[in-house]
Amino acid sequence: MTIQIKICGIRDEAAMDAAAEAGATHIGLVHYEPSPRHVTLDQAAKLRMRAPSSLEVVLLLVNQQPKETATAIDTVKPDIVQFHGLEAPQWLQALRPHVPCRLWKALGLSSADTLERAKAYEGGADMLLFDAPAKKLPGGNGVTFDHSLLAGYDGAIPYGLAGGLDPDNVAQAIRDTDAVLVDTSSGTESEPGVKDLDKIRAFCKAARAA
Ligand SMILES: O=C(O)c1ccccc1N[C@@H]1O[C@H](COP(=O)(O)O)[C@@H](O)[C@H]1O
Repeated sequence: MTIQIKICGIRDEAAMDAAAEAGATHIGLVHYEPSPRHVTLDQAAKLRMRAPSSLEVVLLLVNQQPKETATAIDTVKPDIVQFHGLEAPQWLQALRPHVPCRLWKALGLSSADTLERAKAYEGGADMLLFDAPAKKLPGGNGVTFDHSLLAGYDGAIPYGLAGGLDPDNVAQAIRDTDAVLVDTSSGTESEPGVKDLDKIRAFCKAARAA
């Protein structure tokens, strides 16, 4: 299986193009004001329009109300929305028939309980994204978690892996898990919110070679 690669926290075209050229399959646009990677809906829409056709565009939202979610999707027209807050399974199930994009749900993983809770997203989420538990931000903290917990996942929804992945640890993470996608934000930056194009290239190279 070819691993899918998401570079999250993209804020400009240079980083987006570097990701595409390096073989990333997805870019993430974070619409969440407390994040150093926040982009407005207009900025996100412009990047979306200019995205190379090889990239799927993921819009990241955190605990948005239904009206704001609908406005965000209408404005940006992402391929996928990644919900990275406390969004309930019922919320995704109710939304899914009404939106022209796929839905992902991120879950902070610290115990086997979360793996059971994840199953409730069947019918709502097209993919789960297992991340380290929330800290200051709900995600994007550059923190890894115990990947061996994922051996206990027997749900039907495919999962991606996030949390502290970088060019040095991504290959091992791919080998250790059944993730279909790896996702990085902090691990491809020179400082919070500033992408490092060489790290993007190194991350994609390491993930593709794993
Ligand atoms: O990147 C952010 O700023 C962010 C803010 C709020 C929620 C999620 C966020 N990012 C996502 O978090 C994970 C892990 O990021 P990191 O590699 O550990 O920095 C990833 O899915 C990002 O898409």
